[in-house]
Amino acid sequence: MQQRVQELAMDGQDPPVRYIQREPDRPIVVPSPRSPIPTVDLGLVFESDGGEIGKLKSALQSWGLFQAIGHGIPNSVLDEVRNITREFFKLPVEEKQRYSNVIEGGKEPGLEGYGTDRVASEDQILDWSDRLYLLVEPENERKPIFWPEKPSSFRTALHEYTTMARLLTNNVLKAMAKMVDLDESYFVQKFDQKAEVYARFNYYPPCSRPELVFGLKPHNDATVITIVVPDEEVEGLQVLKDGEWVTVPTVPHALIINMGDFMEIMSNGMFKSPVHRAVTNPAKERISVAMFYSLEADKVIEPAEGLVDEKRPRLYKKVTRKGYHDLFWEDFRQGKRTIDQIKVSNTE
Ligand SMILES: O=C(O)CCC(=O)C(=O)O
Ligand SMILES: [Fe+2]
Repeated sequence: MQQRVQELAMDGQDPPVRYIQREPDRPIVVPSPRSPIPTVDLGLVFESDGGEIGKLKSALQSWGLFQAIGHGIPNSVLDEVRNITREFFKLPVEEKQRYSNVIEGGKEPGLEGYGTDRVASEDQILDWSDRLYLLVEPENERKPIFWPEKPSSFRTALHEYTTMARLLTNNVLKAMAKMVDLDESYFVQKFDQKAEVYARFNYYPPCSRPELVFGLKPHNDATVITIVVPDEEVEGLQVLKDGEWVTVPTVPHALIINMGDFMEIMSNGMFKSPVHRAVTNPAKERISVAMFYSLEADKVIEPAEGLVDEKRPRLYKKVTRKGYHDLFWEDFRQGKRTIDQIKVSNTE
């Protein structure tokens, strides 16, 4: 079994060689200045406040990521999500292993369950984090064997948060469709009965040499939209903006919302899917919970007709969700951006 990073971190030794990034790729750990990452009050957006809608639009066009306040999910619910995450990772390793992503008899880890970075090749550099990955929608496809029974509130807390996060997502997607003059339900209707939503609980132990490793290597999300419950205290998420890595600051009660590649394609490049990564620190552990809103496997993803015209030609080819995922995992290992592969070239 691949050793859990949590166990490696316990003895405080330098990270093993498999975790150490090549020199040009290493995270430069200079504390970023407080960045101007936009904070948007979604309560105002949902009340059709023109100024706040403008702010959201510009955030999505330039960053593809924003801090959401006024989102309507009570802080007690977010605290409970953070609490079950911490309690789960605090359990003895044998208890966590009951939910391992390697099923008895199998060799390769599956997608769902408790595990580490997916090891795809001998020379892959590994991320300094452990995860628990669970399908939360469609509800009838949840696999209870992977859902922790400890802490005892885990399942109800995740279910409650899933329900609230879905409402929020639909409201955000409706506001986004309206702001670019599409039918309000344009994005929401892409999610049908079989659309897949995954929750990923990320655990980043402290690392004695944070300048050598990534908690999570640079990537884009293969989603429509992603909602992250961040650690309320410890920073670590960074987003690439105009060639610079900007640290996402902690904002009380905020959720971090970022666009995924499917949204960039559907919006014909209007809304950006940002490259982002997580870094670690020597003193404190960090957690986050990402909710990934993906689509049904056979769903066709393509630019909305209403967003293609002479001034704004079609930027991306048609692709199925499954076709995109097949490319995505291969590219993720190689550090390439999948979305570049489906760009319409000038000669087409
Ligand atoms: O840890 C974070 O803040 C972000 C995690 C993330 O980007 C992901 O799970 O895809
Ligand atoms: Fe991500």
